[in-house]
Amino acid sequence: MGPTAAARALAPPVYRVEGLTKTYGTGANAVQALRGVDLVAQAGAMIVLLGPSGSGKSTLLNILGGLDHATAGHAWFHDRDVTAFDDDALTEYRRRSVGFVFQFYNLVASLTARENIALITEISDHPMDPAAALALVGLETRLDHFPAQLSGGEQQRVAIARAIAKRPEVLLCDEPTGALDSHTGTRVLAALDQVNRELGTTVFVITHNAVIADVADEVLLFGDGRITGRRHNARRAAPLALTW
Ligand SMILES: Nc1ncnc2c1ncn2[C@@H]1O[C@H](COP(=O)(O)OP(=O)(O)OP(=O)(O)O)[C@@H](O)[C@H]1O
Repeated sequence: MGPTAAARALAPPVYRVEGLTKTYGTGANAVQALRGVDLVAQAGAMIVLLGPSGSGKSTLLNILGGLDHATAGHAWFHDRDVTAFDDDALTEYRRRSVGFVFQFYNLVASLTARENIALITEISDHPMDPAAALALVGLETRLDHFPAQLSGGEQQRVAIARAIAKRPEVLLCDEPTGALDSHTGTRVLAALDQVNRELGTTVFVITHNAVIADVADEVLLFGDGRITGRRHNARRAAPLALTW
């Protein structure tokens, strides 16, 4: 089981972000994607980012995940400033510490669910068994199915299993439900909820699916490159109960 809410509150933060700014382009073409973001993410928290298109949500996740560089400000992962990492440190950090889930699943069509995950676990230090990772997202009966034999929601759950099988400390999910209807999207969010509760992985998720707000520990509202509101769920809702 993951840490309780009380244990999480005492845990040191996994991220501390101060004055994070991102400007794309220069001069008349400059776009201010982030205008000074501050946040603290407790280890083991489920954090949801909500806000209109273009408000900076993806930019923040990309910088936290070491996929993009900040223009100014800091993002500490424990005591190390990700914004100061060189390319080698970024590669190492992404490989060891961060799992990514995107809108599109990017599974290898010629490999089964289990084999897609084994691709990652073969190059990890302390991986989960691919079958255990798939069981965690409710796909224990789909181990030997190919992506084309799985629904969109099932494929996304394979992508989640792949992302967590290397046991990353954080899981960054950019619109994982974007291509799915709301019922299927809710199942995908239930898989993320399960991962967060069982493994204690710190999860950030961008989604427009309404059920997420109750499942999260914290909801961050974005507007025009800033966090414009925060809601903390002191008593997080019970796990999303589902038959997969
Ligand atoms: N590589 C880039 N070059 C130039 N501008 C960019 C780039 N990436 C993002 N932007 C701009 O930065 C702003 C923030 O974009 P971002 O993708 O972070 O928003 P978002 O809140 O995730 O939006 P969405 O919900 O549509 O994905 C937008 O105005 C976007 O057009």
